[in-house]
Amino acid sequence: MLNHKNCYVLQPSIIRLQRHLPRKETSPDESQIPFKHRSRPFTANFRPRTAKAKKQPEIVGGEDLEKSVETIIARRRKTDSSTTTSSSAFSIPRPLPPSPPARVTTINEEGGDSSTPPFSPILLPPTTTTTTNPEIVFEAASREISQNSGLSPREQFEVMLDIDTSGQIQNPEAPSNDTEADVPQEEEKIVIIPESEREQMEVMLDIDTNAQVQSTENIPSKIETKEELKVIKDSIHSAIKIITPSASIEIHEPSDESFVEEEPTGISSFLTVPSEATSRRSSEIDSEDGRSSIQSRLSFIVQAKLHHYANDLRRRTSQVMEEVIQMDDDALSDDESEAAAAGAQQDQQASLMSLIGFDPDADTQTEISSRRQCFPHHIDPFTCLLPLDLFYIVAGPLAAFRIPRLLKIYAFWEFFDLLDSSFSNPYAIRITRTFCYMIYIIHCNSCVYYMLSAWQAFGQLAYNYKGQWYLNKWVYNNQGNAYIRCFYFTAAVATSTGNNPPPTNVIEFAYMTFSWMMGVFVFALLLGQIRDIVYNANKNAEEFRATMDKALGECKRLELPAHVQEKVRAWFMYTWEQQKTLDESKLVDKLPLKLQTDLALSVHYTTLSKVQLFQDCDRSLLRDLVLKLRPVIFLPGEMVCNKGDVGKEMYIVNQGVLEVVNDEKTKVFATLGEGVAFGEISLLAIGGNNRRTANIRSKGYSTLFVLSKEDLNDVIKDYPEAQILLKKKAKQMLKKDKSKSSKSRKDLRDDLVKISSVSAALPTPRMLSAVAQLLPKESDVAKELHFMMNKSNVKPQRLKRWSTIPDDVSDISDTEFPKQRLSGIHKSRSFDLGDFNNRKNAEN
Ligand SMILES: Nc1ncnc2c1ncn2[C@@H]1O[C@@H]2COP(=O)(O)O[C@H]2[C@H]1O
Repeated sequence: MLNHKNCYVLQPSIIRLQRHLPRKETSPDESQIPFKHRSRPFTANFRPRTAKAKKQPEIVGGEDLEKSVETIIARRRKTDSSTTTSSSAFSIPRPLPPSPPARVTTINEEGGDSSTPPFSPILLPPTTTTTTNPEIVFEAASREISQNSGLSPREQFEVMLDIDTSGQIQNPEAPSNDTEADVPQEEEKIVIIPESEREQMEVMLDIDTNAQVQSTENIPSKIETKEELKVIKDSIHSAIKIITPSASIEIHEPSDESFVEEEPTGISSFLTVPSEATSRRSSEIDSEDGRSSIQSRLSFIVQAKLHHYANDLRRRTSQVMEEVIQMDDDALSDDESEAAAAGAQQDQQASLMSLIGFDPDADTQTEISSRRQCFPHHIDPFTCLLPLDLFYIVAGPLAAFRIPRLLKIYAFWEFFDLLDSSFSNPYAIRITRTFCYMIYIIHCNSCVYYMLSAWQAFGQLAYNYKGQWYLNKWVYNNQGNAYIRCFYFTAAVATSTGNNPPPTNVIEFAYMTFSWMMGVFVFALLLGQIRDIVYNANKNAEEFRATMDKALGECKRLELPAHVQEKVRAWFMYTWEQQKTLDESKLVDKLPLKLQTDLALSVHYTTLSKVQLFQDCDRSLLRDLVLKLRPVIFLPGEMVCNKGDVGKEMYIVNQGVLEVVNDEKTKVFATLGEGVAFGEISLLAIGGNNRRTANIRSKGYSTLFVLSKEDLNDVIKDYPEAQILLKKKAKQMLKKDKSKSSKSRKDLRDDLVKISSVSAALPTPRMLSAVAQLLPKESDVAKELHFMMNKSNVKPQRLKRWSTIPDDVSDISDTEFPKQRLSGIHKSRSFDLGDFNNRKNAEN
């Protein structure tokens, strides 16, 4: 912060010298004059130490100065020996034994001129003196300078005094002295320094305190934040520490309230100099208490300096703040450019997320955007409603006071935009808006007509035409409702309907011409717009009807069966009902791909999210897939796929119900509802088979999404995990189906066993029972018959006729079934007869 380039050093010798110099009597008036404006007999042109080596222009002769130096040394010796303080105008002062040598360093502000005081005087901490007797040092130094330095006598003199007299001599106010006799005078001039201690201090610090004080009065600084105050305060404290511990500066911290006050707090309001310091004048400077006087002067100077310092700090702080803000803006713009790249994605994500219900802020965002739509964001709506009407009281009713209401035109447009996007049929809204334009134009024109009529006199103006006097019928005759009459007149003129009264003068002719032109161009445009809107409203329906008629006409021409023609008609009707267009994809193919995806996702996501096959798949896979889906409509009873066909597509049920039926289409094995995917088994060739494994039929009208094999492969090739997952799921489904079907086979086998099981309790043939009854009971045959008949009444015994069929039979359609059955029956019968013979033999 500090510029050390212009570092001026004032050696302690000069300070000590000044202390012992006689003071010049200063007139009281002069002490009031700002120092820089006073005649300054001594301007200590302190130069950097490096400048000492530089050869200065010799103005005083070398030998003269040599003598002067010798004189000074001699006088000094003399003074020392007599141990008295010299009272002459010029004397070498004794160094102050007790006071530690101090070094005054003045740092100039960069670019500062002579009128501008140096930036900040900083007294460096006292340095320790290594030599105990300064006189010896002084003499040794003098000798050394005169013998070995090689400097001219004048320069030697300057070095001893540690000043640069060249500036002094160049001073136009100081008379130049070139002669030997003048040397002492010159010396005297050199040592004539400002009389007051204040001025001495000023010289020492190379500043002008009066100027400083004046400059501090002009400090326009404001402390606006507490942080700013803290920075300044800390800087001041550190500066005070550097300058002098004894400088009494009070820093009053403003209360917190001062920051909220409207009156800005200036630096000077909290940085105050003790009152005694400020009140003291030059008369007090000569007080005996020199130390305290110097301190107070120092405080004064320091205060002034600190004001300057604080001001500068503030300036720099605000600069830094501006830079930071600029940097923030830059960073923001960078971020914006980065965000722009991801913008589409962001927007898309937002909309996508909101559509699929993952974005909790979606509702809020929609609300905000709709609010923005309601109110024009660039015009404060309250500006339009400024109560300028109150000026009517003063100036009477003037239309000009209502002009701000025109600003509400944005609200009009945005209102209609909102309606346009809200209504399913926006055509009516658009027509209304166009109609509003027309009415507004007529309204404005009727106002002009009224003004012209009022200006010419309402229907009272008579005019002479070809020597005859007529009453002006063009102007409004001031009868009836003025607004309605004028509006009617204007509307009639603009649309050229009605019998318009002829204009009678130039103004009226101009008005009529303008109105007709407006009618021709503006109204023609507006009416044309309405025609377009109406045409577009029916355009889709007309196109659709034309296509359907064409298709049905072709069917008739080809003499297709009636039921086929009916199917075609039904398809057209259902498609129109569902989509209001023949080709949905046509509506969106002009949109960017991302937007298309968004749209498709928003429409189909509900269905897709239900598809079990895609349940655990990557979300981006769904995004890719969704664009490949094609909606297809199936009519009631229509077959979607047949068993054994080659599978080229898979389907997702969007709407409707489908059935898995047997080959005869008589039995329904399963029904498939919304969100069910099918046809993947053959598509993914699960089990190495690309044939359909079932017949699928549409129960009623149904809408399916079709995904071709190429599209699916195209998408999942980028998602190997999904590929594995899909196959796994399809296999699981197939396995489940197999297990289901094997269970049903087992049931079927049981049924068959049940059906084919032959009971031993065969019903006794009627003939046999009749014979048994006719035969005498005691006869053997009768007994045998009765035995047989009673046996049939016991619990039926199941024959193990199916024992030849293995339990794990997989094929129930056994062709040997009838043979086995017969042999089984035969076997069981033979068994029964054998048993009978054995028992008969035993009885015998
Ligand atoms: N019992 C069933 N329940 C549900 N879907 C089935 C059943 N059997 C077959 N499918 C599906 O019907 C589809 C017919 O074609 P795919 O063989 O390609 O894939 C088949 C399965 O997705």
